[in-house]
Amino acid sequence: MIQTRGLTRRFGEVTAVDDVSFDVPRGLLTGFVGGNGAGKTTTMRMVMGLLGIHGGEVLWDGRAITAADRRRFGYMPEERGLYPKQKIVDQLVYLGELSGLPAGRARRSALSHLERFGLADRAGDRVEKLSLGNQQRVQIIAALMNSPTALILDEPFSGLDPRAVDSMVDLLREETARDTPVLFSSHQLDLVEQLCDRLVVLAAGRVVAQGAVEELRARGPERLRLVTDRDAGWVRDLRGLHVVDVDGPVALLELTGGDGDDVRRTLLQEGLGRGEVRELARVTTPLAEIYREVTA
Ligand SMILES: Nc1ncnc2c1ncn2[C@@H]1O[C@H](COP(=O)(O)OP(=O)(O)OP(=O)(O)O)[C@@H](O)[C@H]1O
Repeated sequence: MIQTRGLTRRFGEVTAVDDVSFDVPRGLLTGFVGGNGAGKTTTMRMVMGLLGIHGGEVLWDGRAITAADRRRFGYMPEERGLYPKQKIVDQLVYLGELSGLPAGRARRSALSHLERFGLADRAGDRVEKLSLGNQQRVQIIAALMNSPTALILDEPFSGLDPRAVDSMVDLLREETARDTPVLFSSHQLDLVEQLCDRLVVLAAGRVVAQGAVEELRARGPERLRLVTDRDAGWVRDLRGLHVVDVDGPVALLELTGGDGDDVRRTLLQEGLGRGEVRELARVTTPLAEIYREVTA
């Protein structure tokens, strides 16, 4: 498990990362979300030892992390650092060797990953001949070359087409199934929602929420969807409810307090008193909504 404890980093007057503590457990996909400038990249760079730490520490399996531990990590930086003029396979072999693989194994690993990402026939091309999305795939392969013990991926999905997103998703799932801790940042909340076991939300350099997605959902109010056969505007007059939206016969509501059973019963009775109730069901709060609440 990777843990950060009180991680802090300043740039001049700005505290970009402020007392940040979170866990990236083994075998789980941890999503790292936050607006532009929230401090995700800075945090990841400190985890990887690429940026000096001004306060706090990074732990690996409960002890202070070492350079040797970090060499076994797979890291995909935000700035994609490939050499445009070099052949793709040579570049991957070089990066594999840098992370400690013998040349032969590095080549085999590069070729099998290129195959998997549909780039086997491009192995001999120069990087600059690839589209940006395909360069991104090569960058991902570079992070996976030496069977990493942990993965730290900065925006791995940006620029990928839907097929490449699927390959990436499969791959991350395989890595977590092998007990690898995976931390990845993303602005694509829909994807994070589908994928993540856990979430760390950063705002202005601080952790504002973390935990299992379900756990974060459970902290918010319960949401109900009511579908009737006529205009549902009358729900605005009921107590114990916040009306998120009414669109003709469909209302989206939040329980705001009191006895939830009572409120649901009243809602149903009031609805039936006016006509037909076609649906009254609990609905899941979208992650985007939770995100807005915790970062507000
Ligand atoms: N090398 C640097 N020098 C000065 N300020 C920096 C430097 N790197 C980051 N910052 C500042 O630190 C803050 C956090 O930036 P960071 O890149 O970590 O955020 P982020 O969450 O990764 O943002 P994004 O989602 O836009 O990539 C920002 O205010 C940024 O301007």
